Amino acid sequence: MPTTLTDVFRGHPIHLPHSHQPDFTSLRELPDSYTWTPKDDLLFAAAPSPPATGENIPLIDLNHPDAASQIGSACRTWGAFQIANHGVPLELLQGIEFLTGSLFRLPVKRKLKAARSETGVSGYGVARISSFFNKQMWSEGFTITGSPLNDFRKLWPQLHLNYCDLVEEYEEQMQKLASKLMWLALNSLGVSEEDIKWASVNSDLNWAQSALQLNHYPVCPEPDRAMGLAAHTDSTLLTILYQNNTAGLQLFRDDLGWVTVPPVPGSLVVNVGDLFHILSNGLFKSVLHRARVNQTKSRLSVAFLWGPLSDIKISPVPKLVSPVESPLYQSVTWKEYLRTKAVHFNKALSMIRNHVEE
Ligand SMILES: C=C1C[C@]23C[C@@]1(O)CC[C@H]2[C@@]12CCC[C@@](C)(C(=O)O1)[C@H]2[C@@H]3C(=O)O
Ligand SMILES: O=C(O)CCC(=O)C(=O)O
Ligand SMILES: [Fe+2]
Repeated sequence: MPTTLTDVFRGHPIHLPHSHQPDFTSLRELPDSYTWTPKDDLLFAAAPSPPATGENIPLIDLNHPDAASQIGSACRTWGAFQIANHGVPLELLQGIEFLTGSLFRLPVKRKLKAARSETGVSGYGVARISSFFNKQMWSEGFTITGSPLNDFRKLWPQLHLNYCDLVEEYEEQMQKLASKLMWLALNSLGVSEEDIKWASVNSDLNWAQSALQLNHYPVCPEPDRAMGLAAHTDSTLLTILYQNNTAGLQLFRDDLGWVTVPPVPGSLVVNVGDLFHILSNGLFKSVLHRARVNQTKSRLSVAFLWGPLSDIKISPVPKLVSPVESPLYQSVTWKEYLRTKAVHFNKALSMIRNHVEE
């Protein structure tokens, strides 16, 4: 039987201090354990991009006849873009935002009833990447893989069925959109369905799987010294992020520093993950990103993390490999890659990189 994301960390427990999750609303000062300096994260204080550069992540209209080449170009230069006219109903986006807000407004004691276990993927807790840092992040999260029924029943004894339907509908819409975006990006490189057999469009997407990550960044007394979610890349093919109307997401560009992604109501942020970087033989950039917090408005985000079934081998598309452009990466399944990432974190990509003899 093919393994799913639920099994990924079974043999690989990650020790996370969920039970120390504070009641953020009660903290008037930033505790020491939440105070970040460049020692805790080399890029913590890297220069923010000056607004005067005018360089901004592209906002792409999916109805534009040139959308494929705009997406391809954004994947190469930014590893990310925003999309408008994506076809996901506004009520569904509002619905998922409402669900996320209601979840995080529950008392800590209730949320901990659905706490993520050390060997599990789903449930409430601190960010999985917390184990790589000495300092705590100013956020809380809830991860959904498979059916959220059991967890939702513990959180909302009355309303859980409605919320399960909402998540199912959201995942269905995101899955269709993610596949459309992947093919638009690949088409821009001249790659078509014949080139990637496992990812056929006409397969009801039965080769793909996903996780939904709900994030909450509470109002913070000293935002400049705190970190919402530390710099990381996603392990996915693509991630589609809904953010509420509060800024906080930042992308790193070597030439610009940290660039804030402004919230555009109704639009979605898309970012290239490590597996798409591998598939494109390094042409698409797996973008380093993080979330900052602020003093006046709490922030919510919902990340749809999308990739292939755990046992599908991902390797650079042969068409993008030539005697000059040899395959940059070894082939890897999502499951193998998540395990490599669970050990080596931001060095995972370099661990599977082929070293070409000069
Ligand atoms: C499918 C997954 C991707 C993810 C690990 C996970 O098993 C479920 C949560 C995902 C997430 C969300 C926040 C950032 C991230 C790096 C993390 O720690 O958990 C990603 C993981 C990833 O993309 O590698
Ligand atoms: O909250 C955000 O803007 C970023 C979230 C994120 O990067 C993630 O969940 O992987
Ligand atoms: Fe992310």
